[in-house]
Amino acid sequence: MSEALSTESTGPLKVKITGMDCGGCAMTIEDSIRKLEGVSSASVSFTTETMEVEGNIAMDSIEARLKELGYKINSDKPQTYAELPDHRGAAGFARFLWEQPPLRMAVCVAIAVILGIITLSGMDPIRGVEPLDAVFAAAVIISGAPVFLKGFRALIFANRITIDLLMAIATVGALGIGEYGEAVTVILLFMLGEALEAYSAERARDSLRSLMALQPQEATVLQAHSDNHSDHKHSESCSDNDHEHKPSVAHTHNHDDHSHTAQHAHGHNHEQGENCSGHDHQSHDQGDHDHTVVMPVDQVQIGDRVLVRPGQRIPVDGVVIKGLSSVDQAPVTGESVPVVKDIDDTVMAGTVNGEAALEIRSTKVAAEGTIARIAKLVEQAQAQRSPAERFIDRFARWYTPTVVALATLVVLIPVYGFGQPLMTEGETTGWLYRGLAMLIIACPCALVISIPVTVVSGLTRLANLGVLVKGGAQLDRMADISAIAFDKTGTLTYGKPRVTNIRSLQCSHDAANDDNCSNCDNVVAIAAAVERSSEHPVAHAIVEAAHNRSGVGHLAVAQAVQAHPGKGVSGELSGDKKITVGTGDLFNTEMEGWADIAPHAEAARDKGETVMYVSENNKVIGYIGVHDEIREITPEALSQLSQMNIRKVMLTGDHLKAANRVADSINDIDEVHAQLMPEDKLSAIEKIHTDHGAVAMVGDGINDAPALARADIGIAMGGGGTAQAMETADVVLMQDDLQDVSLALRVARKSRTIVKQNIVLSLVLKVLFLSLAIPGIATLWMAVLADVGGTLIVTLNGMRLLREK
Ligand SMILES: Nc1ncnc2c1ncn2[C@@H]1O[C@H](COP(=O)(O)OP(=O)(O)OP(=O)(O)O)[C@@H](O)[C@H]1O
Ligand SMILES: [Zn+2]
Repeated sequence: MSEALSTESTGPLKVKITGMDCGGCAMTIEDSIRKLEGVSSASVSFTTETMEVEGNIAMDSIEARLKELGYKINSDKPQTYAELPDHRGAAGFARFLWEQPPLRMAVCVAIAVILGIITLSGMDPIRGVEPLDAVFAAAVIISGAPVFLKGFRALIFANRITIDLLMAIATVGALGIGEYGEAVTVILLFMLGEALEAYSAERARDSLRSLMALQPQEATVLQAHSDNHSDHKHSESCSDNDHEHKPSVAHTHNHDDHSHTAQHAHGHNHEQGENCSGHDHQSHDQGDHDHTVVMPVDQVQIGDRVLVRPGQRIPVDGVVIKGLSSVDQAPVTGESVPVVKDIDDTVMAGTVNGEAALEIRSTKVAAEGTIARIAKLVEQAQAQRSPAERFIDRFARWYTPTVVALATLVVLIPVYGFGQPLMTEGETTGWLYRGLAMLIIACPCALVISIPVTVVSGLTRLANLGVLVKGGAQLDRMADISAIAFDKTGTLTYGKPRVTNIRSLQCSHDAANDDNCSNCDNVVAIAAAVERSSEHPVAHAIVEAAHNRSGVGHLAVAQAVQAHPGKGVSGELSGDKKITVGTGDLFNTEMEGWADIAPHAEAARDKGETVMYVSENNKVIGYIGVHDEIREITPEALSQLSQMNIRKVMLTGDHLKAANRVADSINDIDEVHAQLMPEDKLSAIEKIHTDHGAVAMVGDGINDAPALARADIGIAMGGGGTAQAMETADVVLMQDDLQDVSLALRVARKSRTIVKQNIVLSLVLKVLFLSLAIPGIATLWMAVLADVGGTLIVTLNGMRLLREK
């Protein structure tokens, strides 16, 4: 098929599947969907219950195949995330069992069986049938029916011998050879094991749901009456001027001669059945008249003004335009201390407003807001399989048929080759029985679940703590990290430099920071004129300093501004003055004024300032020194990494002196690379990689994006969750807390250890029971207990990560 013909194929189809209860189901679906015509790849995630299908295929055929296999497409809107079933603890597990019809049935059957044992044991056979055996057989049929059905469906429609089928054969076989009690035990324990697996996946999904539940469903939007309201005589009576408008209610609010409908972009209507009078115009700023309209959050547009009352959850990402209040960001970023939000500060949807009302201007529609992005990232992360996981999946695909073949041989060879008994005779266990036991041992459940349950628990826990990891592969790679490169500005430091020193060449005073020097005022004013067009943090500092100098009046705006990345900026002022601001690299030491200013600049640098020279028409006229404070947490965070034997490297575009100064006061930096251009940072990363092995890079995404991408693990300081940093990095630190770097590494290492433990444990159990089954020592119920027990231990072991601190 030529590429050109497949015009219908678009991006991968995403499907939500319900009805899976173990990792094996995911594999069956995957294999079977892959066999459909036109499908080029299919990947099913058991934990997220999602499937991605690529190729030229209609949704209908996928749905039909899923139905044949006994699964359903879940078309519920994600909105249902809002209702939160609590699945924590033993009670949560019980509730979970009760929610699924097959499991509920199994629970009932189990109770019936226990009652049966109590009441019927020792009863005489009725017409040759032990009453208890009859109960057992019925129990197997009733509770096992869904399992048997699933097994046969997979055999027919996916040509796969699944665990369900093996269990069906083993239990029916056990019934056949008269082992009724064992048959019941096997099927009920097996279902318990499956329930455990499904439960652990459900727990992982809960974390996603609780994230989505942070997203408020409604927002209170403020809408101004566009025409001059002062003209209106409000004759109606109204308790306050917040009219709560419900979108669905008919428009009953009529002002004298004009209809308001036209002004309401969202087609809502005033719900003013009551009488409104005396709109309290005094309480409005400049007499503007706002209506509050409660609307579904997905109808809030960018630029809308949203009112957030005290204690309310902020509905959309935005910028504060009115009010001052502290906001609790813990639900979204894990940051425990509330943050004060003032005008122009950004706020995130899902965070909780504190003591005062805030008016915000929406900057993102809900579907693209922080929460939606985080949820998407977490879901994608959970759905992704790590290489180790893929390996285990492949292993399981091979392991099960092999053991089944072995089981067949174990029955056939001794019986037909050596005249051994098929059925149990006295002390000798029949070979059929041994074969059936092996079928149960062929179940790879514990093995298949051992990695995902661990990885997903790790990812989930980290996400709760404000560390977003893009997937299992990244989590795994993080365990290998032996060196970490830190960007200086904005990572080790706050990235909010302040001007601490201004000096003009013609300056007579010798103390820096003299506010009353007109020559110095002039230097900073000229510099600010060019820096106004720059986005660099240093530029902001210079512009702010200019505004703060009493002698600087209105700032000019330079023309033809040109950025020199990693060096500075230049531009033209009033047509004939060429202005340059930046590091020494932009200047030539022969330049007029250089020799005079250089010693002063050097002295400033020795104090740890970052020095930028200012020149006008090829004449150095002064310099500006800025200082960027080291984050309070930096030393502690780095010493944690030292304890983990991690090499710490600083990368910066700043001057070596300033860099060393910072490194000295942090103490734990092993290596400093300064005066780097963005592309130098990339080669520095490569060098660290060759010298010291796997390297992570921590940066803010500003002028270090290539390095972040090149590092084995790119860790972005997410801050308010900037889209760009979130996309390029492997890990996003939602709360800019450097201690989260060591947290992430710790969880990664621990998860690696647990994965190893789990794999070893499940393999050892299998080998052990295989070697006990062949000589006829292991019974059916022991075999299934080993499998379920293994699944339980492996699951609990993995879920330990959910409590990691
Ligand atoms: N717009 C600018 N105006 C003045 N100087 C600038 C400007 N941009 C960069 N510089 C100078 O170039 C140096 C290097 O800049 P760069 O952006 O590469 O790194 P940095 O700000 O020091 O941060 P990092 O530590 O992240 O590398 C800065 O320290 C500053 O002195
Ligand atoms: Zn001065």
